[in-house]
Amino acid sequence: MAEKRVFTLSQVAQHKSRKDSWFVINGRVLNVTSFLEEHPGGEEVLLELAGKDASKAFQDIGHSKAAQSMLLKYQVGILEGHTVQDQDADKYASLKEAKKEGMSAFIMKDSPTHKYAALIEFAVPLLVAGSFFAYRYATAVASHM
Ligand code: HEM
Repeated sequence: MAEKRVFTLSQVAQHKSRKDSWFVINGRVLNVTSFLEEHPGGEEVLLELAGKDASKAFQDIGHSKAAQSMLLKYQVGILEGHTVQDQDADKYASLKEAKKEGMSAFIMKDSPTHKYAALIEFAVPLLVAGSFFAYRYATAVASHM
């Protein structure tokens, strides 16, 4: 399993270019090369720390939970002397599962709640338009009397 590969800090330090950028964050070794351009905080800040332990910088920014789970996506191993909790990886996997399930639940067509909602969405504008024309008709008839 990729998560189990152990690297030393000097091995990580060899991957510090734009084309090959590794980081250590909280004992995890990450290959973030493909994410450099997408990083909302810009690639420059990352490149300055490439090949290094960026745990403190990562922490100091106050990255969101989403950013923290992204770390797992880019993990290629762990730093020598560190143990990282495997349940984090499980959590990430179950997060992905939950997302998938959530999505399929969302597109489920025969959910009674969704049918009801669709009916209201259809009926309400029809009712409003109907009332408008009924009113127009009634006032037109009244003015011809
Ligand atoms: C290497 C793994 C990293 C990942 C996966 C990552 C991911 C992200 C993500 C998803 C955001 C958007 C905001 C959020 O969700 O918190 C963000 C923002 C940011 N990150 Fe990172 N980041 C990493 C490392 C770093 C490092 C080492 C620094 C420190 C220099 C840094 C500096 C910033 C800054 C300055 C922002 C912008 C914050 C803002 O505009 O409010 N990031 N990062």
